Amino acid sequence: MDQFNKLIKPISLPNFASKDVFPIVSITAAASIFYSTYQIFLSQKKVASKKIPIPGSSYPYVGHMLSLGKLPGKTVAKWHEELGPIIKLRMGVQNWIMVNDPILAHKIFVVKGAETSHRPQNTYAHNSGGLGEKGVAFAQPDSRWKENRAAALSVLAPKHIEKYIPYIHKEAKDLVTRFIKSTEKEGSVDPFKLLELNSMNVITETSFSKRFDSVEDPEFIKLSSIVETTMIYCGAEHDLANFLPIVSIYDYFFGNRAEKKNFNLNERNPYLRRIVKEAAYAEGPNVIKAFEEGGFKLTEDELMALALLLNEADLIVAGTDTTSITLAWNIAIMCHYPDIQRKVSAEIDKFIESNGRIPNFKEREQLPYCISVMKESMRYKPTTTFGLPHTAHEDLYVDGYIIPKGASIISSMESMHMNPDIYTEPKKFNPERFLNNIKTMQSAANGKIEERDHFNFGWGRRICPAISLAETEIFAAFVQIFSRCSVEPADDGLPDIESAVNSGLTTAPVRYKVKFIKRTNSLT
Ligand code: HEM
Repeated sequence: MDQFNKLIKPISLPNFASKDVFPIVSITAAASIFYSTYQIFLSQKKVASKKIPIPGSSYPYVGHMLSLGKLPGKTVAKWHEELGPIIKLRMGVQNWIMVNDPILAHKIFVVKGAETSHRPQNTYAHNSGGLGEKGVAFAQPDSRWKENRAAALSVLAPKHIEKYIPYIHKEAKDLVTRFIKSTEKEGSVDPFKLLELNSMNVITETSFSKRFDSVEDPEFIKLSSIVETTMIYCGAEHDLANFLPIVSIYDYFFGNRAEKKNFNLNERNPYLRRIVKEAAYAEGPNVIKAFEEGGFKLTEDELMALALLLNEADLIVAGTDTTSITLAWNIAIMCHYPDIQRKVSAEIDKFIESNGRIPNFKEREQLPYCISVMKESMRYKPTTTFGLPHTAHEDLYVDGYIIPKGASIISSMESMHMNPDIYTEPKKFNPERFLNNIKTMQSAANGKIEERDHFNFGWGRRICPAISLAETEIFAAFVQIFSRCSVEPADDGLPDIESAVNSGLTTAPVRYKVKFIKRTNSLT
């Protein structure tokens, strides 16, 4: 009260004594406190004023499961065009909330990150020794997940990735030598398996100091099959019991659970345990050693789960992987644009002329056009169909919509990257759109929403922890290809970039062949 009196004392009001002023000021202060509290209350009011539209084609029990078609990304993009930035699908007993507006997605996944960083239950990852709760990608965000994610973020941080740049560049060099040799021998080449070998080697080299010489190497075939099977088991087809509970009875009686358990216990886990142990004693830096050196005390199972997740680049569905699918799209698109290829090669040549060697990732800013092409290629053909789903931990009120507790919240990647409010003339492949945003994808993804380049790496607390590794790998392969080759159509025509193959989590190009023709004017 004394303080209050001190405050009003200097106010000179000729007609009132300060004791008379006191009640007036008190009432005014109370009114303004009440008003501002009411305004705050109004702005946070838990009222759903807008209904999330539901597309029409839903059936009893299964809901929209049968309506998504062969390319769910395209079907959902069409529904967004008709119904707006947020739509609700019924997938058996689950609700899926699909979002194609990055600003709204940012509000949901980043601003409300504490409530939206859970993952839906996954039958395989969370049962039969699936290790889901022990790693990062499928675990719920509890204290153990925080430690594991911190460990993954630490060993995959840009400063750690720098250590691996020489390996990554060597793998890229070998990749392009294989492309050229296969083209010379066979006339053209299907790049998918060789891209998978490249990504696998980058991961196994950086994680376990281990690499494979060729796609025929029996150990490469074994690991490739382990990650392929794991990802197939994690995919929606093997997760039907979570959508349609009756399927769990079928799984039980037809031995599907036993088959998965057997695979984990007898095939996958012993192999992973062995390479994790070998990595601890291998020469040179690797991620397993970095965990120990960084003071992260992980159990053998946790190391194994992380090792498996760190292999996510290879894991994502059916033997292909996020990084190699990204490169497969890039090569297919570039084959359609010889003029863009020439500009890219000229920019790399200019660097080689003044430095006497090929650029590495740290020098990327000297190649603004190349960086823009890599970003535009990921925008034009996103790697995953729907990223990885998050779930709402409680009822969520955003922009007048209510997202019910337990719903899966999903970014509609294709639709988001073709959103005309964000990208002008989105259907045009136009690298120039990124010339004024060439910062690393890692910093764009973790920066302000207005400055994001694309949304392929997901959101908030669950954002991909390996962006730096992925973009270093993409960069290395890209500069190797276009410093040494031109990519030309095979005799049966250009790669089909209008269609796509839904590989569960990823959207891959239809298998194609191209020619990697050695440039006669190459400076390398
Ligand atoms: C172009 C390449 C890649 C793309 C497009 C990609 C994309 C994604 C996306 C969309 C997510 C989910 C983010 C979210 O939930 O919002 C994710 C998570 C994750 N990614 Fe990647 N990824 C790539 C490469 C990699 C690589 C090379 C690794 C490992 C070495 C990796 C490891 C992980 C892990 C461990 C998670 C789970 C994070 C968590 O749940 O907290 N990714 N990635």
